Amino acid sequence: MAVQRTETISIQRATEGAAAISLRGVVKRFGKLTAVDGLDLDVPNGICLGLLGPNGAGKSTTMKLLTAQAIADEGAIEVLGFAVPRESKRARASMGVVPQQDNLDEELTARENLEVFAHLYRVPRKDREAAVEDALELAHLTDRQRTKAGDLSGGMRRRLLIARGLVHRPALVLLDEPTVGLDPQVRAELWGLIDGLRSRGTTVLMSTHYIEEAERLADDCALMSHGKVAARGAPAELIAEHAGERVVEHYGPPERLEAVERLAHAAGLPTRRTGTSVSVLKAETMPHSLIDDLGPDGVRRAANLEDVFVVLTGERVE
Ligand SMILES: Nc1ncnc2c1ncn2[C@@H]1O[C@H](COP(=O)(O)OP(=O)(O)OP(=O)(O)O)[C@@H](O)[C@H]1O
Repeated sequence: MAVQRTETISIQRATEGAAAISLRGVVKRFGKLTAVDGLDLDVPNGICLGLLGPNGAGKSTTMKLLTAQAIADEGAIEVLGFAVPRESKRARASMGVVPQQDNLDEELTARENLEVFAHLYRVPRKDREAAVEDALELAHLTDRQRTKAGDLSGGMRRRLLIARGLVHRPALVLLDEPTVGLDPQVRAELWGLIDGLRSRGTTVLMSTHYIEEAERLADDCALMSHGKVAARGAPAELIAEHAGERVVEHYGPPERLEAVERLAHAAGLPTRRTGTSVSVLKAETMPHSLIDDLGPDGVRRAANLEDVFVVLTGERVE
């Protein structure tokens, strides 16, 4: 891996102090629909940034703009110091892309899938075997390296997909909804793998619509709604600023929910609605008079990023 490492280091040096990814005023339209709408986003080197938003918020389109699979109508994009799309070939050489759709070659073994990509990414021949071994190990697939991709379980395939994006030891990895549709146990396994990338110093941009995934993995989150970033910060900071520490949920018929909202707003506290409940946020700051007025039937829980998202955008993430 000597040559590969040197390349990676020189690229990191070229961007030292700068952001691994920078988008300024980026717009992408599909006919009349504006999927990305004046997006400004910086991803500093070495962090995991969670791009959190509901289906249709523009997360996948943003990922595609970074790899030049889609071309922006307006704005400026830089990836690892390279202007995209003009220098996208050079940017792509140092980035790993893990797509939402599984596009492994079913007829090839796990190992062969990685070998093909090591070749495509121009890992020097003498380093290729070590690169493949390393990726297999990272994805805990060494034991299954001779199994055809088509015969692997869903979780193993997803791990292989991630390993394939890492085989050239990229400085930056784009993960588009890495655990979508997987069961909780497999999801937790993948979280371990993604966490491992961070500790290697790899910059990660991960889109997700799972609140827990963003809270667990992301150093920083960008909450995306209608093609823009509605808020940006560390999950704990965003929660503290917009939702406080605790939330009290009140259930009841519509008139009861309206009364709870009226009383909370009069006391200056934000609320969020679900079908059958109203959550009063920043509950730790509730005056005693409001606690008395609302009554004892509220259910207490910790505030989370979903609360923040709803307060800021009026939408739900999951
Ligand atoms: N190739 C395309 N042609 C037309 N419309 C598109 C195309 N790609 C995306 N869109 C539309 O752009 C909007 C943003 O889609 P995008 O896939 O970026 O959202 P997302 O946040 O990634 O959601 P998801 O998790 O469902 O992928 C959606 O309304 C989508 O239908």
